[in-house]
Order: sequence, then C-alpha cells, then structure tokens
Amino acid sequence: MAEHLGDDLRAEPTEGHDHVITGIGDDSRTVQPGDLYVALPGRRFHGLDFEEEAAARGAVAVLSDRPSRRLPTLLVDRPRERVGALASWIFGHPSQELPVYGVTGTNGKTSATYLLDAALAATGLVTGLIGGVVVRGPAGACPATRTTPEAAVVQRTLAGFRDQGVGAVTMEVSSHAVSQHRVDGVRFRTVAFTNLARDHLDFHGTMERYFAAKAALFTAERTRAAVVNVDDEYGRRLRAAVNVPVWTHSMRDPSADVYADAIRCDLAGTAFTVHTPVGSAPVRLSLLGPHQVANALTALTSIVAAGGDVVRAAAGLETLAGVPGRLERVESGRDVLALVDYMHNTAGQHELLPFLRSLAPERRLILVISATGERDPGKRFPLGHTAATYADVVVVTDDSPLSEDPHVLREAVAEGAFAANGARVIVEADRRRAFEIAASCAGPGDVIVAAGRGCEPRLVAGETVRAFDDRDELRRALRRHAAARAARS
Ligand SMILES: CC(=O)N[C@H]1[C@@H](OP(=O)(O)OP(=O)(O)OC[C@H]2O[C@@H](n3ccc(=O)[nH]c3=O)[C@H](O)[C@@H]2O)O[C@H](CO)[C@@H](O)[C@@H]1O[C@H](C)C(=O)N[C@@H](C)C(=O)N[C@H](CCC(=O)O)C(=O)O
Ligand SMILES: Nc1ncnc2c1ncn2[C@@H]1O[C@H](COP(=O)(O)OP(=O)(O)OP(=O)(O)O)[C@@H](O)[C@H]1O
Repeated sequence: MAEHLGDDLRAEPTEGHDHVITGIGDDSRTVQPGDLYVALPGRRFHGLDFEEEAAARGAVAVLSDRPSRRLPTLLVDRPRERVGALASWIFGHPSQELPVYGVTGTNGKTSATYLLDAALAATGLVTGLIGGVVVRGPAGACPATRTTPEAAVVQRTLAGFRDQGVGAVTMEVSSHAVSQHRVDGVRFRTVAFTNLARDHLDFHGTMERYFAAKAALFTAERTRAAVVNVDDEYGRRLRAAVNVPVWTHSMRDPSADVYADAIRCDLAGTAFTVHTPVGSAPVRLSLLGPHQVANALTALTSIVAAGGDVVRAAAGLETLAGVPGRLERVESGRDVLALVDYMHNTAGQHELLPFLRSLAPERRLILVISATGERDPGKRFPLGHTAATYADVVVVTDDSPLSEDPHVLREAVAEGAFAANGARVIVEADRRRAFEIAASCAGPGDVIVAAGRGCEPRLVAGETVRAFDDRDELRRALRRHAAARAARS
C-alpha cells in the first residue's frame, strides 16, 4: 500500500528493505532508533548540522531540503510543512481515532485545557492533556517545554495516548504552532477560540497576521466544530468568518449558544449558572477570578458541541483544585493574600486587576512585575503603565532576559509604571530582593501578586540558567520578613 503525502511526495512502506521507518523525530537529541530524522532549517542551525548525532541514535533516513551526507534523504522544498501529515501517517492517524479538543487564543489556553480535561474526566473518559505546563496521560506526566510541541512530537504523543486507551485529548494550540505547521495532521473534534489581544507581535508582526494564524485553525479540514467566545471582538469576527459549525459562548449575551449568569467571584472561588441548548447547571470553581468563567465556558461549550453531558461536565469542573501558577495562592502564615499569576500582557491585567482590587478594597494591592526578553518590545511600557494604574505599589524587576539586556527591559516597564502617576514604583533588578521589598511593604490584609511567570521553574539570562520558582520565593520572602518582624518586636 502506498500513500500520497502531498503533490510531490509518495511514500512506500519499507518493510523487508534495508531501512524500516518506525517513527519520526525532528530533534537529533531525542531521535529514536528507526526514526525518520526531519532536518529542519532554523534560525540558528540547520538540522543537518546534527545528522551524525541523529544517525548515531538510530535514525534510518532523513527528510530535509538538502541531501544528507550520512543517510538516505527524502528531499522536499519546505520540510516543516510535511512533518504533520507524514507523522500522522507513520503513527496511524491517531487523531482520527481519538477525539482531540483544541484550545487557542492569547489568554486562557492553559486554564481552559485544565478545566476541559477535568470535565472530560468527569464524563467517564480516560484523558490526555498536551499543554504549556504539562503533558500528561495515563502513563504519567512530564513538564512541557513549549505550549504546543513540534509536529512529530504531537503525533507521537497522540499515538501513545491512543495506545494507552485514552478516550479524549485536550490540547493547547499556540499561534506559533499553527504558523509552524505543528498541528498539521491533527484532526480536531472541536477547536475553541478564547480571545485575542496584543501579544507575540515579535513573531507575527501585526495583529491581523496574528489573528489570521489563529483563524487558520478553523477550517473543515482541521476541525468538526468551532467554539467561540463572542465577548471578544476577534471572537465575533471569527464567528462571522468560519465555515464550520460554530458554538458561541458569552457572559454578557443571552442569545449565545452557551451563556453564564448569576456570576459570583470572591476569595472562596467562582460560581455561576451555565445555560446551554441541552440544559442548565450550577457551576462552582475553586479557581479565582471572573476570567475563569470565560475559560470554564470554553470547556463546557466544547463538551456540549461534541454532544457531551453538561451536568456531568459542570460537576467535573468543581474537581479541579487549581491551575499551577494561575492566581495560585501562596500560603506563608502571614495575614496577607499572596498570589502568583502568569499575567504578562495588558489584556490579562485589565481582566484580573479590578478583581484583585475588589478582594481588598480597603487595603493595598502590591504587584511585582517584569518583562521577558525576546518578546514584543511594544508590550513593556503598557505592562508597567497598566500595573501602576490599578495597584498601590509596583515593584519592577527582572524576568528571563534571554539574550537581551535586562536593564533595557526593566527600564521600559518602569518607564510605563512611572508614567501612570498612580502607584508608588520601586525598581529592583534582583527578583529575590524584589519579593523581599514587596513582603516588607505588605501590611495585614494587603494583596501581593507576583505577576508574569506563573509556575515557570527557571530564569534564563544569556547562557546562565538558574532555578527560580515564584511560588517558593514569594513564600520564603514573606516568611523571612515575618520572622525578622517577630525578632524585632
Ligand atoms: C521562533 C520559534 O518558534 N523557534 C523554534 C524553532 O527555532 P529555530 O528555527 O531557531 O531552530 P534552531 O534552534 O535553529 O534549530 C534548527 C533545527 O535543528 C534542530 N536541532 C537543534 C539543536 C540540536 O542539538 N539538535 C537538533 O536537532 C532543531 O530541533 C530544529 O529542528 O525551532 C526550534 C526547534 O523546533 C524551536 O525550539 C524554536 O522554539 C523556540 C524555543 C521558541 O522560543 N519558541 C516560542 C516562540 C514558541 O514556539 N512559543 C509558542 C507559544 C507562545 C505562547 O503562547 O506564549 C509555543 O508553542 O511554545
Ligand atoms: N480568559 C482570560 N481572559 C483574560 N486573561 C486571562 C484569561 N485567562 C487567563 N488570563 C490571564 O492570562 C494568564 C495566562 O493564563 P493561561 O495560562 O490560562 O493562558 P495561556 O493562553 O495558556 O497563556 P500563555 O499563552 O501565555 O501560556 C493568566 O495567568 C491570567 O493572568
């Protein structure tokens, strides 16, 4: 049997020949025996730079835009565009057997996929999750290195899930992934769109191109249905543009297919009633903040769109204790509310900061903020400005500058914060010291939020990588400060 993989590539099974291809991989460091090694042209390297390593690990052939000197080569013009379909074929088209629920959008992907995973599990399914924090299934979990893995890894992971008896997969899909063909070859049951706001312009250039990258997911070839948040401006544009069945959800518009009302958000959690064409249900989330209502609607609408049971799904959402690093509470024994969040764009700030203010109307909101290097420079000033518009104290510090000068990043954020003429602004390069300063500013009942990194486990500056988890560091800073205060009194 032969299979057409595109206009100019035709593959024949190789059993009985010298080279038997049993898998596919695009990274020489993780190639497995029997793999077709996809040698991609990159910004820094060409995959063929590592062909010796790939061969030594057992790669039997290469797919590339240049001939390998070491292994038989399938030559194609744009290899990245071939990997998804090819990997899907090699692994027996796992997404055709397995319902895959995709979630895309600027903010809310991780939260919505955790919620969707919990809801699907509550309907009795064994689940798999591919996301920016973790990749996990029945065989275990491993920390994610990216929001969406490369195409070969996506297909290998889906095949593993299928073979382990998974009944539904939830997957975060970044715009980078769409542009880089990482999800080509995935057939989705539904794809959900959460929202679109300024981010990633370093990669996409303009908002229109960013939107187009997301919108490219919503075609009949890729998904059976679209799930769209119509409270978002780009969501409404998407609804008007797509040619697949669309399920809308809203917190404001009762004419949406799925609608939430009776919304209550406080420190105990988030409660609302969901109304769908197949019934209504009360929902109680442990997660904090009104944005989690939108994320829960993304999860519930995806399930309803696929014919699932909304009452069981809603009950499933209640089983989720939290999402790592997303308004995650840090217990320190001190009488302050300390939270860590992944807020790293102004859209997220506008959603969360009014809620955080409302938690302590008489007390102070203290924010620690920073900007990551190698990301859209236009985000930095507004990040500082918005933070200082809402908060009482803003501590501007360093994140992972990667290859950039941390001083430049810090100055841009601080400039925005000072320009707001609102909060008291303190600039401290050392992140650990910034947490100490925040802890020392806090009085009883105040709210401290370490924003921007969530549960990221390390800081990266040039070639230097050091372990740094905001949750541990904030807890330590609060405890140290409490101990020092006790010793003084
Ligand atoms: C801009 C971007 O997406 N770049 C990705 C791209 O890098 P690149 O073109 O520079 O590749 P390269 O490092 O020159 O390497 C070329 C080839 O050699 C291979 N190689 C390289 C080294 C080696 O030892 N062995 C080896 O085989 C690589 O696997 C690659 O195929 O291909 C690399 C390998 O596949 C990716 O690791 C890299 O992602 C980098 C790390 C990255 O930061 N990506 C971010 C922007 C990203 O994708 N983010 C989105 C989500 C963002 C969000 O929503 O917040 C994501 O999905 O994570
Ligand atoms: N529905 C939402 N609307 C606006 N902001 C949100 C929403 N959901 C989450 N956020 C904010 O975005 C941050 C990241 O959330 P989450 O990780 O769920 O989204 P994501 O799309 O996976 O993010 P990223 O692409 O940056 O990894 C949260 O910490 C919160 O500050």
